[in-house]
Amino acid sequence: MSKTRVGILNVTGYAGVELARLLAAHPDVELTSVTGRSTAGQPLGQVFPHLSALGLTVAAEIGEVDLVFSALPHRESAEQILPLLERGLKVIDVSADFRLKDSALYEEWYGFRHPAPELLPKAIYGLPELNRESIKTTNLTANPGCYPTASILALAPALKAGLIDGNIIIDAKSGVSGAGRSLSLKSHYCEANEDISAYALTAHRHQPEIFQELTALDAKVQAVAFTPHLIPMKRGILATCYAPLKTAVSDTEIRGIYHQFYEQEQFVEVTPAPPHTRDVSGTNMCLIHPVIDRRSGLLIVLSAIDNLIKGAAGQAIQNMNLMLGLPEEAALPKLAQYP
Ligand SMILES: NC(=O)C1=CN([C@@H]2O[C@H](COP(=O)(O)OP(=O)(O)OC[C@H]3O[C@@H](n4cnc5c(N)ncnc54)[C@H](OP(=O)(O)O)[C@@H]3O)[C@@H](O)[C@H]2O)C=CC1
Ligand SMILES: CC(=O)N[C@@H](CCC(=O)OP(=O)(O)O)C(=O)O
Repeated sequence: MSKTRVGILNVTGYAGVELARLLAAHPDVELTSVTGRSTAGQPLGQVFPHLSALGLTVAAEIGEVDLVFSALPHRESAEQILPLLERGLKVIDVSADFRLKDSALYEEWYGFRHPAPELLPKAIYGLPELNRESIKTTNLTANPGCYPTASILALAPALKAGLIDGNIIIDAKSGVSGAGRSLSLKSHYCEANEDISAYALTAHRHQPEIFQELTALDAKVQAVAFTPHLIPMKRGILATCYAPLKTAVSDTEIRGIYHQFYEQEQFVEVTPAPPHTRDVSGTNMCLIHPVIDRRSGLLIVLSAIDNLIKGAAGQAIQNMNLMLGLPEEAALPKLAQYP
């Protein structure tokens, strides 16, 4: 049987190059076309020597494929995806362009009018643990943001169980690859190394995305305060989420609720000890550790992912596997290297 042909728009970013690496080991699909802007025309192996065995050349436009991943920056992504959807291709957008359901909210946070607002309610938010059945039948999956993936998975079991009453606080830290591969002062070695800083205070575009998905789990969610931090490591996100409890719950009860919620999941593990980002590095896992702080009455949940895998390329492949009816775990690493 011939393999499904897949392509990557913008293979030269961090999400794109990780997609290519993981897809190269996929038993049921073949990566046949990759695009790039400044590298168009060059052998892929010249841009990324570790991918030379794929024998691909970076093209300016995507070739004949059945499914496309877009790892373009937002705005550019929607513009390049629309004609591909019209051609009948299945699309997984790793950018933020199809995540928000409300076009006015999109315009407010992304600063321009969405080119296809009618598609926003139809695109499926690609968090398999919550939307698996809808992902299986869609042609357009909006791959979640990295911080939202860690945060939503951390809070979903408690919200679904109706345990939370009050404002939620998410304090999250990301490695520098989250800022992308394009050069910027923020990710300059001398600026980022030996430093930790909060950014986009009260104004990060993942806040409305997280709020949208948390209210879908529990319509009574009040407000979400989200503060991201940049820390000097290459990859990984640790989200520490604080939520006030409606009524007292014990540590044993909360662990039971979380274990039950995720017991069928291959890529979410409720851990007996607080997870480190190194425990998920290079894997598609999300490790979650809930505890009750009896003094404050807060539920505290730690959640660790690799921003480039479960937060981007790996989750996109998990979504592809569902959209193509393939084993959900195909080509997705579960165990991190240690140390
Ligand atoms: N990094 C992460 O952890 C995550 C990223 N995402 C999303 O995935 C997408 C890709 O992110 P990431 O891999 O970090 O991106 P990068 O910043 O690493 O991408 C850099 C590459 O993008 C190309 N590029 C930049 N602007 C354009 C443009 N307007 N048109 C075409 N190519 C362009 C550059 O090409 P050139 O060489 O020509 O300059 C460069 O090769 C983004 O939408 C991002 O928001 C989602 C979740 C996590
Ligand atoms: C450390 C860092 O800068 N992280 C990025 C993560 C954004 C991202 O990649 O997600 P989107 O797909 O939603 O753009 C940021 O805060 O903008």
